[in-house]
Amino acid sequence: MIQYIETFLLDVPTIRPHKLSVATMNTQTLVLVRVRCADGVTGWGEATTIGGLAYGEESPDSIKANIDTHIAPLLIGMDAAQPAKAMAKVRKAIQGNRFAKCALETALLDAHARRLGVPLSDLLGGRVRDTLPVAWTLASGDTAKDIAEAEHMLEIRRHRIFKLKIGLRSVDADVAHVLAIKRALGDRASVRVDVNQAWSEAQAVRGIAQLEAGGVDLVEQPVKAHHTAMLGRLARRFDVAIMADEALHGPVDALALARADAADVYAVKIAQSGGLFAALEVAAVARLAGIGLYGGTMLEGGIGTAATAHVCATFADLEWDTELFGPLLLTEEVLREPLVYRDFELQVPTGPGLGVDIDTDKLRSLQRK
Ligand SMILES: O=C(O)C[C@H]1C=CC(=O)O1
Ligand SMILES: [Mn+2]
Repeated sequence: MIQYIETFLLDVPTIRPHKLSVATMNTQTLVLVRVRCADGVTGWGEATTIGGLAYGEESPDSIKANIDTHIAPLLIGMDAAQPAKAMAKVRKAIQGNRFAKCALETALLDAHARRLGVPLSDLLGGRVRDTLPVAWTLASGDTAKDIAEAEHMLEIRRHRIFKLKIGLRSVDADVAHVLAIKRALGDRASVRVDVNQAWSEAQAVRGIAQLEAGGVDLVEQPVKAHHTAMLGRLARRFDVAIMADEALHGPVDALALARADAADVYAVKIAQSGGLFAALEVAAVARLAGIGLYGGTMLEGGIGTAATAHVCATFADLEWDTELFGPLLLTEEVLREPLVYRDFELQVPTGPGLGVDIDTDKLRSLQRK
């Protein structure tokens, strides 16, 4: 039986300012959920988002309040061994709130997989891979610093895929920044950009043409999330892969974007999708429509990152790899044993449930008072 549900906000400084077109992050607020069951089993989930309300319509504070006040009470007393039934009740009673739903579903699945003594990926059909290539985001805002950071990542064999955050400066300044980095790294790395919706169509046409000619491999969400037809025009106009990120809020969007032939690649994010099974549905639509897959992040800590890793481990084709580096952007580790990044890949945890444990002393020390 589901006995207690607790939520925690943890303010964790980042290792350096992380500059996106919508926000500069100096701190990340982790939103964690703990579900305790009457049989003594505990499960964890995460509902971390980016930039307060700058990136999405759920803030850390609203997620916490909505779980505490409206969603947790629906679940108390339900059978903890039936996560799908519990989540069906939540989905019937609660509109929206994808991040909160994802965190609760993750915690219920973590607990149930622990109860069964299997990795969470087994509850999703089982894994086809045990490691995932991981991109790093260069977002210091400074070209020389970004090149030095990329060289360091190549040297220590942690990342050889780099995503650059652009859209804050003029198109020409951004393109010059990206192409200087691409020239410095050459064929040793894949260089991709994320515009986070900042460009108009005219700016996108001008920017993408130059990025494509300069050897950039992928352009993520160049225009506003709701401009589906515009995204499709760009995807058809250019050879370089165009990825949908903010345009994708779950399976219904995945289907609409596929019908509109609007993107070459989908960033699959568990929280943006509204849960782990919803993320699998996004991936299923992509597979059926011939759209490539990429494992995305909301810069979660170890819980959300591990959960996404379990999902991505079930994908037979993961053509565009992942960006599951969230914990590495933070100055403090909240897991007892950190996730293992080795030879450019994340090792998908193999223990029961998510295969990671929260360090409760760390949790208390970082918890917002
Ligand atoms: O993809 C996003 O828009 C959000 C996030 C993912 C990596 C990163 O640096 O920011
Ligand atoms: Mn993005």
